[in-house]
Amino acid sequence: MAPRLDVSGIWGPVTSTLDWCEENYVVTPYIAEFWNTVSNVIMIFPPLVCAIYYWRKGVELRHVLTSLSLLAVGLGSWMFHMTLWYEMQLLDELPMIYGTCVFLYSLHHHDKPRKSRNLVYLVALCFCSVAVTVIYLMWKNPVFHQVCYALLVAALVYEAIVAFRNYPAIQPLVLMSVGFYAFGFFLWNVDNIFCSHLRKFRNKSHFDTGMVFQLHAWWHIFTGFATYLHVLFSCHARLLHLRTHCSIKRLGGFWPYLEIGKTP
Ligand SMILES: CCCCCCCC/C=C\CCCCCCCC(=O)N[C@@H](CO)[C@H](O)/C=C/CCCCCCCCCCCCC
Ligand SMILES: [Ca+2]
Ligand SMILES: [Zn+2]
Repeated sequence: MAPRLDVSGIWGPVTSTLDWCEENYVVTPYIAEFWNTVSNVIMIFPPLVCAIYYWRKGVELRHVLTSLSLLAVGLGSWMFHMTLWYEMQLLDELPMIYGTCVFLYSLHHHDKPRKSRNLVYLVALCFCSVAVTVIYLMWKNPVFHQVCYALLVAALVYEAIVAFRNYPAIQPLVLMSVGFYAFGFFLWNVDNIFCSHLRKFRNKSHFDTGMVFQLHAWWHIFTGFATYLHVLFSCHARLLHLRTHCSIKRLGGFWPYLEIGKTP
């Protein structure tokens, strides 16, 4: 089989500061990184359905916003991998920072009285979001974004541990979420470090390996699912605190969701 190298497509030259290991425009001229693009569905449909469900059930706005934050990352990431434009890269990476701030605020508040606000925490998170945005717009170094994001995720894992100590019922989802996230991060590193080997292997293969060895796409799947679980357990902890009847159910015995009773 002829080596499948990057080719050009309808979105023109790559202007992003990152170009992932997946070969560009080899599946279709309309999508730069095909598998990295379509794998974003996990960050689009489940949070969309979840946001509508939370809204209809009348849960606090911040939980609807956690769902919508994941949806925003999914849409931005779709646009970025489809075009490999710098502007779309920002649409992918900046919502990761904002979304994690929304998650932090929401989880930090799981045991606070209804309608209470922590203005200091809110201002600190807004300041953090604005500071990262301004610095990243001036200093276009992706490692800066990655370090800031990793620090926010570490803070979120800490908040999750505090929450499951208060409400042990959410422990299984917290552990699953952290486990899936860590495995996704492992694949993200393998994809970056061993890219040339993965490309050689995919090109030498006698059959079309499809998405199987597109590890950035698998990073989307694992972290997208881990973040969806986060959206569930964050709301679950809050509803347990508010003594609203709710429990984790599995659609078709597989897909987890939070079944919410009547809000008191
Ligand atoms: C309890 C754990 C739950 C964690 C939830 C984290 C909240 C995340 C907020 C938004 C969802 C993001 C989902 C991932 C989207 C990925 C999109 C993407 O691929 N973006 C790239 C561009 O395509 C971007 O450049 C990628 C940056 C990746 C940076 C990785 C940095 C390190 C992350 C550190 C993870 C620590 C692992 C610790 C284990 C829990
Ligand atoms: Ca690529
Ligand atoms: Zn990506």
